[in-house]
Amino acid sequence: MITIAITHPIAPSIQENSPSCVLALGFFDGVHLGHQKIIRTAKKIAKDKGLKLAAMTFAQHPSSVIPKGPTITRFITPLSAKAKIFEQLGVDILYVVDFTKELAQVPHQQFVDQYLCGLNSKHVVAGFDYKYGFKGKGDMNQLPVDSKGRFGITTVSKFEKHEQKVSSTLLRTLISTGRVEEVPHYLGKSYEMAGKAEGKGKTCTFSFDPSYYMPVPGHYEVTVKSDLYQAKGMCEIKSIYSPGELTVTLFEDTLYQDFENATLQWNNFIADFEMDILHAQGDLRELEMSM
Ligand SMILES: Cc1cc2nc3c(=O)[nH]c(=O)nc-3n(C[C@H](O)[C@H](O)[C@H](O)COP(=O)(O)O)c2cc1C
Ligand SMILES: Nc1ncnc2c1ncn2[C@@H]1O[C@H](COP(=O)(O)OP(=O)(O)OP(=O)(O)O)[C@@H](O)[C@H]1O
Repeated sequence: MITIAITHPIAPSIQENSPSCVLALGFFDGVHLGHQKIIRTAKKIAKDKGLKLAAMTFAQHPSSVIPKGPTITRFITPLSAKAKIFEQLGVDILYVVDFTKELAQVPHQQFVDQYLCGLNSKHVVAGFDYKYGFKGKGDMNQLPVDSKGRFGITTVSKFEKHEQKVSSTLLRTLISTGRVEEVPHYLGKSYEMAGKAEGKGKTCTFSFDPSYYMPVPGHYEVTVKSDLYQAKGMCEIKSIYSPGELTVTLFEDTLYQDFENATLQWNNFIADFEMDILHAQGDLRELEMSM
């Protein structure tokens, strides 16, 4: 997969060198099951038409420029993690557009002309609620008008689970309320952070991109993973922590070396770690007494 960074106004050299493609549109934070439906739909169309599969995302979340609702500066999948998942899903070209104030003011027709047609899209795939153009005036009803027949359009219907739209917002809510064990229902896997695992024995220091979305402070059962290693442990998120660094206390295993490419997987919130430990120790004491 090649990644092409674009800042408005888009350079003619990028447009001239863009291969014909099927283009999937969105921000795609998390690349959750709804996002995967977009990418898989676009991939099948690209295969049927013999075209490249491209995805367009933004380097910054639109909320950082558009003054409405909360500003999103932490991510379920920071760009490098998002790109890795796109590559695994078979995306050939990833367009990463700077979402600047200038871009936000581009009218919907101009965005279609310069970015969708400009990047040689022969077919565009987006979900039912995708919006584009100044004031979000462009939507999936407007796109056929703005396309002027220059490319095909597929609108993907809402993917729901438990009667609610699978969304990055829903996932952020689950993570920020400690309900990490529910994440796999909507993400398709546990919430994970890519980073580095260092340490010896039972204590592991995990360092990661501080733009990852942090779970609510508390104790969590986590798994430290690398190609050749996997161990469960407890990770406490304090209310004040050094960004991009967490300590994991391994349960049974020990860390015998550093792992440059490791993953911290969030399994579940330990409601009351102290009580759980006392219970566990209490059980052990009872067991010893009975022996
Ligand atoms: C080129 C471009 C310009 C945009 N300008 C705006 C804008 O001015 N105001 C706005 O609310 N959304 C704008 N959007 C849409 C945002 O990307 C985003 O989809 C919208 O804010 C709705 O966010 P939501 O999906 O979280 O509801 C623009 C999108 C693009 C691609
Ligand atoms: N559950 C879903 N079903 C179908 N399409 C979806 C779903 N969620 C997102 N999409 C589509 O995926 C693309 C990426 O959208 P976006 O990045 O805004 O995801 P989102 O989950 O809606 O994010 P947020 O919750 O932050 O608004 C868009 O085309 C959007 O319409």
